[in-house]
Amino acid sequence: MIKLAPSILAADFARLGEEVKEVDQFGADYIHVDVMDGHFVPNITLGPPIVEAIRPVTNLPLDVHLMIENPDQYIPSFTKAGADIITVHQEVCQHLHRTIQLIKEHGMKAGVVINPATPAETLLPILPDIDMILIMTVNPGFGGQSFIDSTLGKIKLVNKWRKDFGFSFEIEVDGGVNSKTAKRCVDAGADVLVAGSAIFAQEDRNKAMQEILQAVKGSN
Ligand SMILES: O=C(CO)[C@@H](O)[C@H](O)COP(=O)(O)O
Ligand SMILES: [Fe+2]
Repeated sequence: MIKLAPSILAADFARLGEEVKEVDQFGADYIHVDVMDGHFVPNITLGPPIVEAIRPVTNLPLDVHLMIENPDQYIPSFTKAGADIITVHQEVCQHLHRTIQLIKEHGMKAGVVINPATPAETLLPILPDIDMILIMTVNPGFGGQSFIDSTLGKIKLVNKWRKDFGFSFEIEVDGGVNSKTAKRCVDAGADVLVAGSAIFAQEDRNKAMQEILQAVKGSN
């Protein structure tokens, strides 16, 4: 089953609770939360207080994508706020295995994210320890960017490793995912689709979500 993870970065922050409730009701599987620090990426977004604010609004897993330096420092705050899944960027973790263990010790699922220019091979040593791989299909930092085609090869590669080595981590894709690009991601092996503007920038969120799910129906 393909999962859909609406990214609240594109939501109307003035009515965030309503936005989350709506996508939950329309069949979202995760709520994707983009945390940016203005250092690792050239943008600043939100932090643990927002996670805490949306926690009572939905029972869906909160999928927190940390685009920050020193993620270890903030793991306790995010678990306390109610996060369920934490993904950290390979590019900022000097001790990736330690960071993954820290996330798990705090009772959350742990995933690793790679930027479009980061080779998938950097993930090989950590594959047995992770619950999710997030392949960025745009450069992180902003919503509404265009899908980068060359990332499809990495989705195929990690999907091949998952099959060959018998791992069960999820493969999530993030950036420029819409009803057209979603099918290409799923055909390559993705099973969790993050979508921000393709859902929240549309008048009818339900229609937008069903269009993405319809486009991937029968794939994979
Ligand atoms: O992590 C990020 C951006 O860095 C994403 O989660 C965006 O929020 C996706 O937005 P769209 O490309 O779907 O508009
Ligand atoms: Fe994200």
